[in-house]
Amino acid sequence: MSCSSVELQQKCTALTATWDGYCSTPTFENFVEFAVTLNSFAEFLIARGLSGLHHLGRDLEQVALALFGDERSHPIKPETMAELDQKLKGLVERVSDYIAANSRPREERRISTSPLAAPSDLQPVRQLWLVSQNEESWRDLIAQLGYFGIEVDIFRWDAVPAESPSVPLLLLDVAGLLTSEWSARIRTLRARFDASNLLALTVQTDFLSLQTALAAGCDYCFPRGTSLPTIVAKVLELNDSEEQEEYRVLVVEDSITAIKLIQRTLEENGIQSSAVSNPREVLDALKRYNPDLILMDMHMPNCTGVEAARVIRQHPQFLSIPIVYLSGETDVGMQIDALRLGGDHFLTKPVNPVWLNAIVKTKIERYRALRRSMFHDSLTGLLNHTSTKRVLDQAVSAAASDNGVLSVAMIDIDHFKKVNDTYGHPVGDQIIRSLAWLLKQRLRKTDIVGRYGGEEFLVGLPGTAADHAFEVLDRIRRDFSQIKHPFNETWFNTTFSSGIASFPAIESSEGLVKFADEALYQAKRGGRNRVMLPKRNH
Ligand SMILES: Nc1nc2c(ncn2[C@@H]2O[C@H](COP(=O)(O)OP(=O)(O)OP(=O)(O)O)[C@@H](O)[C@H]2O)c(=O)[nH]1
Repeated sequence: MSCSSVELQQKCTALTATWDGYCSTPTFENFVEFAVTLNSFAEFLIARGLSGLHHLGRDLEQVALALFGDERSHPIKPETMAELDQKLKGLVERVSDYIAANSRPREERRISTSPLAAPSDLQPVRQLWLVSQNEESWRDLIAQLGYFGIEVDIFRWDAVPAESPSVPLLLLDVAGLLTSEWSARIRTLRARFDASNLLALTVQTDFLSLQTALAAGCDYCFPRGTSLPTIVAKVLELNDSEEQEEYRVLVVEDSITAIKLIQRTLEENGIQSSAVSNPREVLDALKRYNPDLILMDMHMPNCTGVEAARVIRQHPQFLSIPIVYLSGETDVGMQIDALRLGGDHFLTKPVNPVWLNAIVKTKIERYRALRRSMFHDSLTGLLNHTSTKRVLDQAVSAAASDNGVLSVAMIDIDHFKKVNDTYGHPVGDQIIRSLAWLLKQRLRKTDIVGRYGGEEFLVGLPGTAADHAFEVLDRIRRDFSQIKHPFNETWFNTTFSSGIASFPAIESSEGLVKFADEALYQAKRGGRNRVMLPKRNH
């Protein structure tokens, strides 16, 4: 993940400005302003992957939230103010150090590269550091990551470079070190690597060791004995830096002042919003704006929030969209009724902005997860069969309207029944996952990658002619055949076969799938572990 220094500096300046505002006029309103900006800053840090800075920001946020109170709690005591000021200065200083360290050219910040890594020439290589006293014991992990296009630089604990280039991920093997030793070293690295995920390896499995590693600043721990595929899976997951679409909220509220206040809070937290003041316009607004959540005033002229929610729930496409009510109402019986009639949460006005942000975000995350599970395959996270077909249809239409090209590849793992029979179904699942990761790692964000059936995948490559598609798929095939899948104390390899068909030689998405499937069976008949590009398809 990347973060522009300008954006980071702006956010940090905004934070200090709201704190200065509170220090000069210590009212409750000014404290709310500061807390909202701080909350938004902490979320910005985590969204940009600035894990180390986020640890500091979150600490400060916890202190500030505990002091929230109400009008009577402000001004806070001078000594508490001094303590908060100190923490804020510490954070600002770290942000400045980070900006200074990252304003140098990227090349200058790179240190060294391990000869063990196997970089891919198909996409930009990603990098991580492994810090260990025993490089040899990680040979297999390094090789596996290499097949997925991830380069590993290895250092002994006493030889970690003094310079801090932007490494997104550090794997820290604590084996052979005393707890006091590794926890101190991790703490030092945490202070240096603000934008990196720190993952501890070979931590003892007891509560205290895990707690110590997390408290020292690790984002994740792999207890001793964690299997290689589990570590690879986590690293790949953290590397998958898919940009999230901004959250979208529809505000249904008759008071223009309330709308302005709510929209301002949402905007400060990076949430887009649109508002309607007449509840009778809500259905049109839902279709036009397609929000992730509705914030619904309870009392509006001509229609209550509950009535509007009931109308919305009559439409199947809006059955699961979260509805959060806003009301001055504190009557618990009434709130429960409102929830029963199609609402998800109740916020009492005046709404605490930090609370509003937290509720909105958690509800949207759940809603998005639900929608993801409808369109994606649960084993691999790839598009499921139905979504793959839909997205391929759209890609073929786009290619037709642009006079473009597009290639489709069907991929099927070879002798998969035998793999399941020999090593067991869970190992078979792991192989399906490895191929899914490899495809995701090696292909562009604009390519289509779907799980089409059990051990069958569909890949769509917009703007790619058949010959180029063949080169891409054949490279992936060779690399997949090199991956060592662990089983007990040994390893085994698997292969896949693939067939390609291309647009415009074949004009419909059904035709492309059919011809790619035929080519796939030619590849199987021809001996497997090959990609077929029949002449008549391009
Ligand atoms: N582990 C696992 N196995 C699956 C999954 N889906 C399908 N399979 C298995 O995949 C195997 C597919 O076998 P076949 O279609 O006979 O083909 P094959 O053994 O791969 O042989 P060729 O395709 O001819 O190389 C079957 O045994 C299925 O049970 C899954 O999600 N997980």
